[in-house]
Amino acid sequence: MNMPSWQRAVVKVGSALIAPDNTGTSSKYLLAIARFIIECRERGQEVVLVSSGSAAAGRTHIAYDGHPIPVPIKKAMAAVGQPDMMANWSRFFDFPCAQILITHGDLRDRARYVSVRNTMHTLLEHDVLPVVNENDALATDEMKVGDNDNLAAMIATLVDADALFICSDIDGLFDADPRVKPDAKKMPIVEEITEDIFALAGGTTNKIATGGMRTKIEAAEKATSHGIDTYIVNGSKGETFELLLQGQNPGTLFKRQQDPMSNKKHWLRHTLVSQGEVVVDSETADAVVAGDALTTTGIVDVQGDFNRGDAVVIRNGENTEAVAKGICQYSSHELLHIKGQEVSSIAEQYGYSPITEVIESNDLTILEDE
Ligand SMILES: Nc1ncnc2c1ncn2[C@@H]1O[C@H](COP(=O)(O)OP(=O)(O)O)[C@@H](O)[C@H]1O
Ligand SMILES: N[C@@H](CCC(=O)OP(=O)(O)O)C(=O)O
Repeated sequence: MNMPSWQRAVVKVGSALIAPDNTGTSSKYLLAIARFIIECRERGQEVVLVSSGSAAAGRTHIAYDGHPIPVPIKKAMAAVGQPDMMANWSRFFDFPCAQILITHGDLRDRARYVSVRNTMHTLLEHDVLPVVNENDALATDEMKVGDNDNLAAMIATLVDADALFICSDIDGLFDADPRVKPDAKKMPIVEEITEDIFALAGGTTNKIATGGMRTKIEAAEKATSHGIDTYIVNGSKGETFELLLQGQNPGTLFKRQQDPMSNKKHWLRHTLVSQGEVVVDSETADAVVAGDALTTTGIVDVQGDFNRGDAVVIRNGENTEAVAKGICQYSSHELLHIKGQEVSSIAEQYGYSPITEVIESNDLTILEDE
């Protein structure tokens, strides 16, 4: 089957391909992937690499045989293995590679997100290959993405890619985990990502990998909703990249949605983590869904403890549906005082004119199918 053409792609490479024998980094599979990247660049296409493997590479320096690996040990492995992983890639290329280490904390803060975005665009303009990984050595549970499949989808959105290639050690998405059910069948195309598709995914059997198939489907959901065709391909087979270069689909293609979200709406929906809830009446919920900003009058309750500038979910108090998510201009404490009131009465009571909009329409994304 011929695949859609693309101009800018993110290529994600999992730990199993970087350190296949559990003895540090290896060129075994990377050579074919590196050739693919070089050939794409020669054709004028742009590539960003999201590479796992720092912890897998670090295992040769920090010995630990138990499972699961304790978090401080895994972080130390990642810190010592990251330069090995970078060196293992850069030896294949005549052009420079840039290391970008990032956490979810960098992506959910709009100013830092825009800053990383500008850096990535500048690197691409200068023909540098960005090599991205999560900053595992310092990421805490609260600030990490947690797996590089989702990270790759966030990066694909950030750089406005039109394709995402997730290179793993399996031929694509099967109707069951083929390592558990050997007669499982590969699905060449997924038109729409539904709960049934998620139900096919199992975890990973690789001790140093993170996500398994579920995080790859989550990544595909994020990317396709931004208009990015997403592939899961087997990076351990040289023919995979020959087929990709011939414009054929060697794995599973998750087709991009036809009406993609804008970059900011996508960021609001898929990157920002909600810190609380603003409960509104039905009329206000309908108005927000129709595109209005959220004002104080329709707010009936405030839940959670959030600051100005945090993301919150707007919930319809009558049918309990989450209708939208957005950036709140008030803290939860302030909102508890002014909820349900007209702006003019707030001005009278408190002696100042408050910001009229609690959440601006430009800072809102609708959650119609959640
Ligand atoms: N439905 C499925 N189809 C294909 N692979 C699956 C499925 N469910 C679980 N898996 C497992 O997911 C693994 C790939 O995920 P993972 O080990 O995290 O790889 P990576 O290191 O490339 O991210 C496969 O080796 C396979 O055992
Ligand atoms: N950031 C981690 C990899 C996390 C991850 O998602 O791993 P994998 O499932 O192999 O893609 C590392 O470099 O070790």
